Amino acid sequence: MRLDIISIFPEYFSPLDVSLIGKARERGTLDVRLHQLRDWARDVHKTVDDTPYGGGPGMVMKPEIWGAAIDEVTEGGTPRMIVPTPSGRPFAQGLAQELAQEPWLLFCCGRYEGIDSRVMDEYGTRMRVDEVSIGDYVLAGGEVAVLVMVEAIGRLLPGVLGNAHSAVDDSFAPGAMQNLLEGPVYTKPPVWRGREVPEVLLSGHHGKVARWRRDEALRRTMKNRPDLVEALDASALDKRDREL
Ligand SMILES: N#Cc1c(-c2ccc3cc[nH]c3c2)n[nH]c1N
Repeated sequence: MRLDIISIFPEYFSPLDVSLIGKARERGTLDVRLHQLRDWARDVHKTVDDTPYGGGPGMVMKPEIWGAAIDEVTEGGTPRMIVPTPSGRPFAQGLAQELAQEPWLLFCCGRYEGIDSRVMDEYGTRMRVDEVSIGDYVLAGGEVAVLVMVEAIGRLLPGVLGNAHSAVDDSFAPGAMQNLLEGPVYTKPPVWRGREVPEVLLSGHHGKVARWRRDEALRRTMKNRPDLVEALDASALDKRDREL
């Protein structure tokens, strides 16, 4: 997968040099290309923003600069364009899985009050453009959102997680635990500061362990995300689950 990221703060993406994503880049599974938007600004001050039409606070990112950058970065190809914005469609595991199937993604990181809307209109005639939000809070720009999305997408690519863990076990992956939050996890020592690991986990009884983990996942989901429990298909919950 090729990932192009256009930003006025490409330094934000140094975390993509390390850990899972960094190794995927070394192996060639991920081809991440960073671009400094100001390189396409023609004035001496490398200006990328201007005052908003209609008035109001802040500044808006200029369409000409974005157009010159996107034209050059996408020359000869048609990536799927992702624009982080607080007003976008929610980014969740399903969208991560969908985007992990794409051969080429272009992330456009806005700053200030955002990117002139004509940019998304223009490129929406040539490629799929998704305006996406990573949550109901306001950031100062799109870079952190792209870091979140790249990690969520990158870990789903073949070979990135390795054999020790599979995305199949993810909280929101299809299957018996779909849409349930992760339950509690434990490792050695069996007793720490007088606190014991739940006995079932030491039993070696895989069926009981699986049941306990599902019960705990359901309990945590009911406590922290009752909305997810309501969305669970009724048939997916047997009578005992309902009584938890
Ligand atoms: N995704 C996302 C965002 C943002 C965001 C994205 C881009 C810009 C550009 C200027 N300000 C921004 C905020 N805030 N909160 C989210 N969930």
